[in-house]
Amino acid sequence: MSESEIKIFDTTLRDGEQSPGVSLNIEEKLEIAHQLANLDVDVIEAGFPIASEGDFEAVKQIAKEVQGPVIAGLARTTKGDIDRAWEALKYSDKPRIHTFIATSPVHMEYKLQKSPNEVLESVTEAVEYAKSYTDDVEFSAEDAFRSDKDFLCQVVEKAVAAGATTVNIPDTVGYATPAEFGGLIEYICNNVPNIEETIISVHCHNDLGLAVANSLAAIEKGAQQIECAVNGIGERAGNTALEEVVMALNTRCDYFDQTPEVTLDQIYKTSKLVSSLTGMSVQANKAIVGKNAFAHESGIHQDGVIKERTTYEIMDAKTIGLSENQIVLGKHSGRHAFKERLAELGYELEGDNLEKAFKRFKELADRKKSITDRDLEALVEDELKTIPQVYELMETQVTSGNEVLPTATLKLKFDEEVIIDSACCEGGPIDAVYETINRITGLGCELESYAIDAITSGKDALGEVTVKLNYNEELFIGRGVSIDVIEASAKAYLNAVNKILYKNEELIGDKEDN
Ligand SMILES: CC(=O)SCCNC(=O)CCNC(=O)[C@H](O)C(C)(C)COP(=O)(O)OP(=O)(O)OC[C@H]1O[C@@H](n2cnc3c(N)ncnc32)[C@H](O)[C@@H]1OP(=O)(O)O
Ligand SMILES: CC(C)C(=O)C(=O)O
Ligand SMILES: [Mg+2]
Repeated sequence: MSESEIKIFDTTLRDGEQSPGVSLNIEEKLEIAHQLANLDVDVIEAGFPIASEGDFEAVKQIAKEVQGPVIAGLARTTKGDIDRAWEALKYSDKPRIHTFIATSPVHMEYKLQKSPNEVLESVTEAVEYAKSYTDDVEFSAEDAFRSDKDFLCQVVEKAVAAGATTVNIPDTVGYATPAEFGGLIEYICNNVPNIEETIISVHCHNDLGLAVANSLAAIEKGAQQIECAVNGIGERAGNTALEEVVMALNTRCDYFDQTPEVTLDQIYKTSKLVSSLTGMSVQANKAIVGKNAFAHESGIHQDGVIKERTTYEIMDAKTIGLSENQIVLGKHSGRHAFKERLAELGYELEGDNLEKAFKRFKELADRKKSITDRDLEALVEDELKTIPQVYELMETQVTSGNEVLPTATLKLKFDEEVIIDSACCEGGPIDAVYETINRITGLGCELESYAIDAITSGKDALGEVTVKLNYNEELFIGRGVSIDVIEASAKAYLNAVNKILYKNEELIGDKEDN
């Protein structure tokens, strides 16, 4: 089999739209169909024309407008369905009628209420009837995997004899395991005498999470077309995910030796479009197109990827149309990634400054889920301050409540000394903090203004407090950043106090003498 023989049959607009809760209008379907053509899929199953006026119109418009791929429409084995499908498809220069009937005992007996012989007859009739409209006819044996193998082989043989150019073997309810499904395809190849005259297709559902694995197993045993949907959407747990099966065949072409001719760098864009128009969001850890698929959070991985991408990436994010992989800074990150991100933001930190900033980053990351660039800037700007940290905040503890007099206890570092003190204040917990700092420093400064700003978003946003202190009729501005408002307030006040001490060095000596 040559490299181009794996066909990608996209059913996002038909089976994908069968996802509970999804309904696309004609414009949305057209937009997706154009994008699927950009992706270069071989077949677009545009809908089920008998299902509704809207579905009919969408298939018709897609058949008229979308060039490149074959345009398919689904039809039961009834003449009415096939006529309606053709009415919509006839505008395409590559139309395919896709007709189907179930072949498993349970479907034939209870749903169709037809005998196996009646089903066999309708296969021949429907395929021949569809052939009267177009050369390109696909036949599907719905619930093929749960069908009797030998009966299934008879059905396939009849479909091929009637002119089906593609015969599809669905695992309609996602019941197969890979070895079994591959085995079924092998069995069909070995037991249907005219099988060489058609293309074998597979259509796997994901009820046990095995749709992609089953499709790949089928490819190994002779299937040449995979039916799939973008983001794996579809009936119940969905269909084979297009992006997964395509990237598996592509990334492991050393193993499969066959790759579909899909324009890989359109994958991400297509996934985004489908998720936004269907409203079905993609889970973060979804293979290929999930938000985390090319993101690294742990320090050892980040270090590896920075030094050589392939240490932890088997695919390049650019291949699927993403601009780059992502180094996500969080509590598992290390110095290499931290330093690299700071450099990207324009901060060249080395030695002690880097160590201090890294320590603060880890403290912040322990308390905050994700660290944004703005968090880093705030953190580093604070760290780069040239004002000596005469007083450094070590710990804060505050009690407050409607029946309690607000009380603050602070532990500060002054030179090598650790000072603990507390104060209470009716004005509130922040006033109590400031009163405590005044008691420790002995500076008679007054708070002129206090402002707080959330500088990053979300529940765990960093707060930035700015204070103005009046000392001997001179104003000193202090800034403090933390996820904790009390801590940010204490830091801001101490920052202004340190500025006062920087300007009035003699006060430090006085304090040491005491
Ligand atoms: C595995 C799959 O994904 S198959 C595709 C599933 N997709 C859909 O069903 C979406 C679109 N479907 C629809 O809009 C509607 O079901 C329609 C328009 C197709 C049919 O609607 P209704 O005529 O009201 O029938 P309803 O859906 O209730 O029942 C299905 C009928 O089709 C019959 N049927 C089911 N599959 C086939 C088939 N492949 N060939 C012939 N008849 C079939 C059923 O036995 C049942 O017949 P009955 O009315 O004689 O009992
Ligand atoms: C109509 C067929 C191909 C189908 O969707 C299925 O069997 O799952
Ligand atoms: Mg299906």
